[in-house]
Amino acid sequence: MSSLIRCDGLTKQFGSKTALQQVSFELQQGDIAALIGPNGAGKTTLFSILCGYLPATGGQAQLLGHQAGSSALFGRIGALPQDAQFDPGFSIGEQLQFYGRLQGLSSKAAVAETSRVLTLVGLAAEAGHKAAALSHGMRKRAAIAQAFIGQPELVLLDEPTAGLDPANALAIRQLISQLSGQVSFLISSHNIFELEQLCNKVLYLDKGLLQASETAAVQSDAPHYLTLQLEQESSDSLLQALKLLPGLISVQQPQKKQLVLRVQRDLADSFDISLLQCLAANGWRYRSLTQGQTLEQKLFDIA
Ligand SMILES: Nc1ncnc2c1ncn2[C@@H]1O[C@H](COP(=O)(O)OP(=O)(O)OP(=O)(O)O)[C@@H](O)[C@H]1O
Repeated sequence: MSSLIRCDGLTKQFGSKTALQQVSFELQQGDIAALIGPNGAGKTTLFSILCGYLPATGGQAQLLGHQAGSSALFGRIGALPQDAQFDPGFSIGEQLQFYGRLQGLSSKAAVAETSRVLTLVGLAAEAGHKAAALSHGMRKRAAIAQAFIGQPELVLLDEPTAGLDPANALAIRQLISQLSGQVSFLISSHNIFELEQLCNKVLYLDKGLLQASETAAVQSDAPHYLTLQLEQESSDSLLQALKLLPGLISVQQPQKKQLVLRVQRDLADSFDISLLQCLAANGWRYRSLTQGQTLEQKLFDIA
C-alpha cells in the first residue's frame, strides 16, 4: 500500500507559540483517518500545512509522495477549511464553477462537475442561490461540495459537522461513508464519538503533540452506542417507543435526562434516522445526540 500522508518531526512556531511539536505519523491510501483534539490542539495548523497554506517551521510533510504545497498535488487533493466562506455576490453554482476552472477544467466540464458535486451533497436545486439564502447546514454542505471538485484522491475536512444539527451531521457522515473506497479522508473533529463509525485510524493531538496514533479497529459486530441528552426527563412512553425501533439492543438511563442506547452496528445508520423521526413525531425535544461510547475509552482507558 502506498503512503497517503507522511509527517516526520513536523513543527510549527507562531513567534514564541509552538502550535505543532515534532509531529510524526503515516497514513496509507484508502485510510479514513480522524484527527481529534481539544480547542487549540493544533488541528487547523496541521491541516493548513498539509494543504500548503502555511509553511512548516521544521520537519517534513508529504502527501501522495510529494511535499505539501507542491504543484504535483494540484487537483489531487480537496480541502474544506474550517472557516470556508462564499463570496456574497455570486451564486454557489457560479463559485463552484469558477473553482473548477481554477483546477484547469473547461467551462463545460466545470458546469458538469459543479452539478455532480452539488448533487452529492443534496444541493442540486440550490445551485442558483447565493450563500446568504442558504441555511448554515446548507452552506457547510456547499463548502464540502467544493472539496470534491475534480475528483481528488484525498479530501481533508476540517470540522465538517461543526455547528450542524444531528440530521445534517448524519447526512455528512453518510456521504463520507458512501465515498470511502474511492477517496481517502483526513477529518478533524472535537468529538471522537461522531467519527467512530467512519474512521479506521485515529490521530489524537493535544497542545501541539501527537498523543496517540491508533488503528480504530472497530469490530463490525460490536454494538454501536448513542447518547441522547433530552430537554425533559425521560418517561415510560418514550422508553416504550424507543424499544420498538428496529436495531435497539438496550437502553440505559445514567441520568434523568440522559439515555444511552445500544444499537446493532449493521442497523446503526437507519436507527439514527428512525430515532430522530420517532422523537419528532412525538414532540420529544432533545439537546444533543452523540455517537459512540467506546473508542476514546479504548485509546485512553477512561472506562
Ligand atoms: N496565526 C497564528 N498566530 C499565532 N498563533 C496561532 C496562529 N494560528 C494558530 N495559533 C495558535 O496555535 C495553536 C493551535 O491552533 P489551531 O487553530 O491549530 O488549533 P485547533 O486544534 O484547530 O483548535 P480549534 O479546535 O479551536 O479550531 C493555538 O494555541 C493557537 O492560538
